[in-house]
Amino acid sequence: MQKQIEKAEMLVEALPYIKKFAGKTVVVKYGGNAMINDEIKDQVMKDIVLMKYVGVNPVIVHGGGPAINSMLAKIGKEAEFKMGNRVTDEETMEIVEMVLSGKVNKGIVAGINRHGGKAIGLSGKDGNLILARKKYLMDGKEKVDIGFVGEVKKINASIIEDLQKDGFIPVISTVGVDEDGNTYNINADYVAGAIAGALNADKFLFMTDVPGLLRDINDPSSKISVLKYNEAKDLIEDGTISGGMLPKIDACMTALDAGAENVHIIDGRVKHTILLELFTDSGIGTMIVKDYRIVR
Ligand SMILES: Nc1ncnc2c1ncn2[C@@H]1O[C@H](COP(=O)(O)OP(=O)(O)O)[C@@H](O)[C@H]1O
Ligand SMILES: CC(=O)N[C@@H](CCC(=O)OP(=O)(O)O)C(=O)O
Repeated sequence: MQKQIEKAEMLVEALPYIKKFAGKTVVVKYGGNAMINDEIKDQVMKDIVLMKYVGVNPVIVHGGGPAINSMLAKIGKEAEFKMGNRVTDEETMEIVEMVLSGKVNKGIVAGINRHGGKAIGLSGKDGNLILARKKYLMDGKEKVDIGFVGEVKKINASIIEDLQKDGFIPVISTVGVDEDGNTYNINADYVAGAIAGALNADKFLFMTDVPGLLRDINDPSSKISVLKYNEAKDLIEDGTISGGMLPKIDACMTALDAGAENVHIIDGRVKHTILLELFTDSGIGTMIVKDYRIVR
C-alpha cells in the first residue's frame, strides 16, 4: 500500500508542471543517435503519448543519420560529410528519402500509435510543409556545392497547427522540396529550429547522445547548465562546440530569435528524459537562453 501511495504522490507532485504545459506546444528534435537503443526508444514513444494525454501538444522532428549511413553501407557507398552536412548526390538523396520519410518516420509513427497516440507522419513534401532551397557551403569566399542539400526557406506551419487541432501528433522527416518540386536533404537540427520558431513553441527539446553541452567532450561532468548567446560565440570560436553540436546551437538560436521559448539540449539515452525535463524540477541537460544576439 505504502508504495502505491508514494506513486500517487509522485503524480500529484507533477501537477503544477502539467498545468504549466497544458495546451502548450513542445517541439522535440529526436536525433538519430538517440534512437539506437530499442528499449529507450519505446519509452520515448510512451512519454510522447503521455504528454499528449495530459494536454501538451508535442511535435516530433526526427533525424536518422546513423540509419542512412547503414543503408549506404549496404549498397557499398561511403558516407561523406562537409561541415556537418552530408554530401548528397542523386543516389544518396534517394536513400535519404527512403530511410527518413519511410523507415524512420513510419517507425516512430507506429511506435506512438502502438501506445495509444494518434501520430501522423509527414515529410517536408506533404503540403509543402518544408519549402527549401539549395544550400551551398562557404569555404572562405568560395562556394562549395554539396549536391542535393537544402536549407529551409519557409515552414508552412498551418499544416502542423491543423493536425494539432485534430488531436494528432505530427512526426516530421526533414526532406524538403522547392517550388519546382526538387527534393532536398536538410540537417534535422535546422528544420527542428525553424519549426520551433514558426510555431512559437513554448519548449524546444533536442534529444541527443550527450548529457548536454559539455565544456570538455570527454568529461560528462563538465556539462554547461545554462548557455547564453555571447558565451556560445566564444565556445564556437575556441572549438568547444564542434561537429554535430554546431547545427544544434545554431538551431537553438534560430528558434529563440523566431519566438520559441525554453530551449534545451537533453540526453536521449536517459530513461524518460522528456518527462524529467517537463514535469519535474530536476535541471537536466543544457538550457540555451537569449541575452543578446551573436554577430558572426
Ligand atoms: N561541446 C560539446 N558538447 C557535447 N557534444 C558535442 C560538443 N561538441 C561536439 N559534440 C558532438 O555532438 C554530438 C551530437 O550531435 P550529433 O552526432 O549530430 O547527434 P544527433 O544524431 O543527436 O543529431 C555529440 O555526440 C558530440 O560528439
Ligand atoms: C544535410 C544532412 O546532413 N542531412 C542529414 C539529415 C538527417 C539528420 O540530420 O539526422 P540526425 O539528426 O540523426 O543527425 C543526413 O543526411 O544525415
